[in-house]
Formats: sequence, structure tokens, C-alpha cells
Amino acid sequence: MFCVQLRPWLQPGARVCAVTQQSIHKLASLQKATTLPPKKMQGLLYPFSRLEGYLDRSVDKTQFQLFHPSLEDMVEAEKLFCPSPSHKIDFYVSAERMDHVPALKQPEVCFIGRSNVGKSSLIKALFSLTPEVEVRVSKTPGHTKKMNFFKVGKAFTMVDMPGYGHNAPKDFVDMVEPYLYTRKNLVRTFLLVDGSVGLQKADRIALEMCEETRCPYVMVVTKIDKCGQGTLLANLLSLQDVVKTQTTSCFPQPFLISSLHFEGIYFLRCFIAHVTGRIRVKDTCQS
Ligand SMILES: Nc1nc2c(ncn2[C@@H]2O[C@H](COP(=O)(O)OP(=O)(O)OP(=O)(O)O)[C@@H](O)[C@H]2O)c(=O)[nH]1
Ligand SMILES: [Mg+2]
Repeated sequence: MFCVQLRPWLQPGARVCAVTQQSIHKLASLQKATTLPPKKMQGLLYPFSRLEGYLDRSVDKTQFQLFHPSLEDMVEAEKLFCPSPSHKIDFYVSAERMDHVPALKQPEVCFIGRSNVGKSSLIKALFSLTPEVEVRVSKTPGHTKKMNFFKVGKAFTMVDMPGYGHNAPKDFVDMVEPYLYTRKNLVRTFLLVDGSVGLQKADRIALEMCEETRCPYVMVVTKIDKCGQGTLLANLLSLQDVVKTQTTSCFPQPFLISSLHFEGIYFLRCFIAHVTGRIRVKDTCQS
């Protein structure tokens, strides 16, 4: 659980981030988040904590907390998302076909999901400490048409994928499937589902594809700011049931995200740093 007494660790003098704060979203950094009242901060850092009280006693909560980084872990991870002259964070290249995909050695994570589910917005929020990195988002489904590669120094690459479903690019399958099946340096796929509607038919197909690739993947529940707690909880529990009973390569703990309000963003930065081998989060099972 979050310890408020860790706060002094973040007081002036602590090396949190060297970028100027001017054009950066007010909640982009942990430093700002930790100035909020404790309950609000807890919800931002650990979004599941908001739902915990509503869970029936019979529900096994440990499954929702397998990955449970400390504040220090999150601070450590955040440094990776702060650019410096020796650690450049930037858009690298777009690819429409597998033979356009760059050959890279560093670990890679990618984001897939239905069009409009919030993939690009999530990447934008993760990169909010580098606002000059352009990640295009749109309310029109099917906006991202290519696989967009973003380099985080020499640490890892993040790939924003086109969405499936409504207005997906015609060559979606030819583009994304070979990538998921053959990309050697892919360490995690994040499969995004909308918190208001839960797992849809198209998501089940994506989930089956992820299972077939046998690469580890993680479910991310998006836009949690938009849905009521009852709806979110119901969708989360049914999603977790599917993960538990029908998958073998999926991490049992779904992550909750609001790219607009920054809930879960620090948490996800930490998970990415962990799975790409940049930090080691203690007491973490099966991640
Ligand atoms: N309320 C709310 N809206 C969000 C959130 N994330 C994304 N959106 C909105 O959802 C819409 C789609 O966001 P994108 O990030 O472009 O979605 P995408 O998954 O990249 O979509 P495609 O590129 O079309 O596949 C935009 O209008 C975003 O502002 C969120 O966390 N909360
Ligand atoms: Mg997009």
C-alpha cells in the first residue's frame, strides 16, 4: 500500500525530472501528483484502490495487485520518461508493412485495441514529460493508419498501432498480425479495452490472436474517467474472469487508465520500465 511518509523522498533536491514544467500537463509528473490530497493521489497512482471498497469479500483482491510498485519504483521509472541530451525520446518511424518495420535491438512494447479506444492518447500521456513528441489523437475512429515507432533513448521502443474494428485500415491484418507473430524484441503487448463497454467481440478476436502468438500481453482498461464505478467494476470483473479462465499468456491483473486525468499513467510507466528490464520492482509475482 502507498505510504504517505515516503513523500519527503520527493521533496526539493530529489532527482525526479530535469525538464522544464512550462508546457507540461499539470499532472504529468509524480512530483505534482504527490502534492494532491492523499486520497486523490492514491487514486491517481493506484486506480484500483478506488474500486477496492466496492468489491465483494469473496473476490480475490490479490489478483488485482500482483504488480504493486512502490512510490520509489514509480519515481525511478519516471526518470526513463524524462528526456536528456543522452536520453532522447522521440518519434522514430512509421511502417505500413512488415518490411518497413525498423530492425531494432532494444525491447519493444506495443499498444493494440479497437479504433478510438485510446491507444494514441495513452502513449501521449506516457510521453507527457516530453510534450514536444507529437502523438496524434483524434475523436474520429481509425485515425492512426500506420504502425508508429517511438524511441525512448536506448532503453526501449513503444509502438502505436492502428485500431481494429470501425474504419480500420484495409491492410490492418497484413500489417499487425505479422508484427505480433514475428517481432523478436517485442516484450509486451498492451491490449486496450474501453472501460464503459468492456470486452467486445472484436476484442475477443484480438485476445485469441494474442494467445496464438504466445507472447505475453496485458489488458488495459481505458477511459475510466468516463464510466460510473458500477459499470467499471462489472466490466473489470468480467474481463478478469475471461483472462483467468480463457487465457494462458495474459497477465492476470488488468490495468486501469485515464489518459485524460492521468490515473494509472505513473503505474503503467513503472510496469513498462519493469518489463523492459530497466528497473526491478520487488515483491512482484508473474509479471
Ligand atoms: N474521457 C476520455 N477520453 C479519452 C481517453 N483516452 C482517449 N480519449 C478520447 O478518445 C478519442 C480517441 O482517442 P485516440 O487516442 O485517438 O484513440 P486510438 O485508439 O488511438 O484510435 P485510432 O487511432 O483511431 O485507432 C479521442 O477523442 C480522445 O480524446 C481517456 O482516458 N478519457
Ligand atoms: Mg491512434
